[in-house]
Amino acid sequence: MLEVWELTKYYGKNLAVDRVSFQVPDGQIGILLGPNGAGKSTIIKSIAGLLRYTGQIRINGILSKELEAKRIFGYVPEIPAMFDALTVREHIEYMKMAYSSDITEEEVDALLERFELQDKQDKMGSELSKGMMQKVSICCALAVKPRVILFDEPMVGLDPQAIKELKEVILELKRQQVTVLISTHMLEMVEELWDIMYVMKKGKIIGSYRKEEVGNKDLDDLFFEMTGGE
Ligand SMILES: Nc1ncnc2c1ncn2[C@@H]1O[C@H](COP(=O)(O)OP(=O)(O)OP(=O)(O)O)[C@@H](O)[C@H]1O
Repeated sequence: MLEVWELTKYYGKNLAVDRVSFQVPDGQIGILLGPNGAGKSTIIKSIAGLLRYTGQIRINGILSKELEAKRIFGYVPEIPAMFDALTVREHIEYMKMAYSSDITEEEVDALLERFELQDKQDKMGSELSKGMMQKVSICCALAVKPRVILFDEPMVGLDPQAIKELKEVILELKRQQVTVLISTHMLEMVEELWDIMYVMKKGKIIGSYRKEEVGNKDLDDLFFEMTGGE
């Protein structure tokens, strides 16, 4: 379970996130949907512990700033950050050690295979394309076997095969009762994935939908109704 309560973030005098509260229940896929600049990344980075903010964030009931909470959550940033001098495989080994993850060598092989990185595993971080970095970053977050995982605009920069694989991975995580939060401005990327959707505009959540309530209604129509077409 991911719980965000009254999250507020200013950058200097600019109010980027304004008293935002929401929850993603265990084993559900939550979406933060909104246009550029709505505040999605700021929320994700706050949950990931990268920003100072006011409000409270809990991961499976534990305050997100606690080490115990950090141990059980994974984060895929919008812009991947690589170590220039580590190979692809070493990035994953590094995460395994840092989080004392019980991921096996066979599971690492399977992850690399899924994201077509098997033959790139000895390449250095500095030699990777942006899409490859994004895939390594996804593998690193999965390698910690998180109970809650955050994806910031995860499909941007990925090729169609990797997008398909990532969607499958996300549905598998859900089946394993992992809680997932995805930020995106592209409704079509998350259509088959979501359970609960929070629509953002100018630093606020302006509405939410639950999959079971929406039924067969067209998502685009609902979204444009709520945002006034922005
Ligand atoms: N490091 C920063 N310093 C100052 N202002 C920032 C910073 N990062 C974001 N902002 C501002 O905070 C607001 C929210 O930005 P944020 O990146 O959270 O939006 P977003 O919904 O993730 O957008 P996008 O879809 O473009 O990634 C914007 O007004 C942005 O200009």
